[in-house]
Amino acid sequence: MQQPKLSARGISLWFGEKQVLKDIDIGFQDRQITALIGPSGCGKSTLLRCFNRMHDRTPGVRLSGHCYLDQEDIYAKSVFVAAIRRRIGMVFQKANPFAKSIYENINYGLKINGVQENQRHELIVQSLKESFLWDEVQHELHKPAAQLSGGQQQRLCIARAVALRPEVILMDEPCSALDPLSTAKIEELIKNLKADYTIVIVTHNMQQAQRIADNTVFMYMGRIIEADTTPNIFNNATNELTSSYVHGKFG
Ligand SMILES: Nc1ncnc2c1ncn2[C@@H]1O[C@H](COP(=O)(O)OP(=O)(O)OP(=O)(O)O)[C@@H](O)[C@H]1O
Repeated sequence: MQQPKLSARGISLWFGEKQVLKDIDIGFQDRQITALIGPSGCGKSTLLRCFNRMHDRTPGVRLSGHCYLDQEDIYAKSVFVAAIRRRIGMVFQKANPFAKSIYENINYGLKINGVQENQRHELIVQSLKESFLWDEVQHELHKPAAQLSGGQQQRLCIARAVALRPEVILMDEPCSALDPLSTAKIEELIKNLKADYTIVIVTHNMQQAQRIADNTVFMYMGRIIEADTTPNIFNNATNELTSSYVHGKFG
């Protein structure tokens, strides 16, 4: 098998005294979509956040083990957090556009990441197209992003991540606040993005995992119980807990 694009090796994490991740070993393949599933509180978001160092500033956090992007240790002393976040983008549960125009929402990230002014316009247009938003907003790019619908705001946040040309996109329940139609659009978009990016998505929606993910990882109480192709996890799980969870016997 190919070397994973992104991996965790022996990751354990504590919030104060409480251990939330327990010796996590997992690899995510390049240009594939992997869903992280498991009951509430099992550590999915915490794991996702390890990959772009979102816990760095949280008081009382202790982390052991390693995370790698290709062969590079994400937590090495020589690594700049901003550089890692440029290569590993993140989209959150609730769309969080800046209080700026649609255009500026994307322009701002490009600017602070040092992208030259003459390259920015092209990247903004392209990322809006890649995020299936261009057709809806091309004539109102200077409208406040807050005036977009929830689904459009989430696509804008994806455009903002994509504009920086990351290698990996982490998504933490990106559709949980959206209606079925907006969810369908985002799912279509995620499947499309797979051609260029490695995607890891936390979801509570079992149908969604089956619709979009190549691979699925089942977590329970801070551990990975099973990781396999999505059809195997849903139809042929080797672990009893996985099978019970995906068939809705507990949640
Ligand atoms: N900043 C924090 N400080 C202390 N405990 C935390 C913090 N963030 C998360 N936790 C705890 O870590 C555990 C794992 O939380 P996490 O959000 O990773 O779970 P999850 O599987 O993503 O849950 P959900 O599906 O409900 O979002 C929970 O018990 C949670 O209360």
